[in-house]
Amino acid sequence: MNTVKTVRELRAAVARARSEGKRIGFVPTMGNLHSGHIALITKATQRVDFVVASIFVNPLQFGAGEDLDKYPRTLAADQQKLLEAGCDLLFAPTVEEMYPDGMTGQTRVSVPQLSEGLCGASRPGHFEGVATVVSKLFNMVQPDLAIFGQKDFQQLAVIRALVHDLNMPIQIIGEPTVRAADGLALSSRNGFLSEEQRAVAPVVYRTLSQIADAIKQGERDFPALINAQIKQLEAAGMRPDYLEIRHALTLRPATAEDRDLVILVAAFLGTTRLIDNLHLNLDTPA
Ligand SMILES: Nc1ncnc2c1ncn2[C@@H]1O[C@H](COP(=O)(O)OP(=O)(O)OP(=O)(O)O)[C@@H](O)[C@H]1O
Ligand SMILES: CC(C)(CO)[C@@H](O)C(=O)[O-]
Ligand code: BAL
Repeated sequence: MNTVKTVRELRAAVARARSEGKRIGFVPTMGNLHSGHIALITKATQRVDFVVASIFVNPLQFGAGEDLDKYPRTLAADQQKLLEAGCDLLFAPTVEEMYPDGMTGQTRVSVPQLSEGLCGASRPGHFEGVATVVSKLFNMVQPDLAIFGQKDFQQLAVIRALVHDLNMPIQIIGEPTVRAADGLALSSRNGFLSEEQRAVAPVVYRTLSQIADAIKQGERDFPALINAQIKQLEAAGMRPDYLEIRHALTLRPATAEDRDLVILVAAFLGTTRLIDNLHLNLDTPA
């Protein structure tokens, strides 16, 4: 597996693969890779002939006071994992390579409606930063398909919308969330948790599962359900940012009549913000 750091080298390597008739798949990441990321690479190797991954901690999607500076950077270990997973090319640019003229005057891509609320409400500008960098990366790599995790459910919806609205000929694939045995969604930010916090963290997925079970059993008083579960998160020592039931396709607040639902949560454990979600389609047999 080759690692390239410039757009020029990236384009040359992808052009070589294209000239050999290969289909290109792309997995963008921020690095510090775990089994959730590797599942996306494995999926890509099954679908295309040439897999490109990127590692770039994108300053444009971090707000003031967020964890940009302390976000884990583990390039050597990541390269080894990508190699073992069958990745063909890693693009690991610097901030200067991605934003040579700085970020202030950078053209932005914004996806209205889907970017509002949930993580968009607590992280203003976050999805504009994500949509902008993903658009730039898509233009650099020009893949046939790109793979994202369903763990970042709102992000996946935003990216599907931007590809549709900007007529990008890229198939977007969403892959299921990879979890630890106790249910905690794998995330690079789990590494920030102390041993005691790590023991508490599975309450996030338990909360989602209990809400889903109650809905499956016919509960439709969503506000009451949410309020009870927020109390449970708080009792466990978490500080909930949001816990909501939304329509899975539009992300508008769910009504009692909706059948395709997603329960989404973001909650702080100390200073670490964890997100998770559970997709519940009442018309699909369990
Ligand atoms: N547990 C997981 N299962 C499946 N996909 C995942 C998982 N965690 C992250 N991904 C996906 O990997 C891609 C890169 O995500 P990212 O590098 O931000 O990892 P992360 O572990 O989610 O980090 P963070 O701590 O920032 O949430 C995204 O498409 C994301 O949805
Ligand atoms: C898609 C992404 C790589 C854009 O920086 C990031 O938001 C992530 O890792 O989910
Ligand atoms: N996985 C989402 C990237 C972020 O939290 O900035």
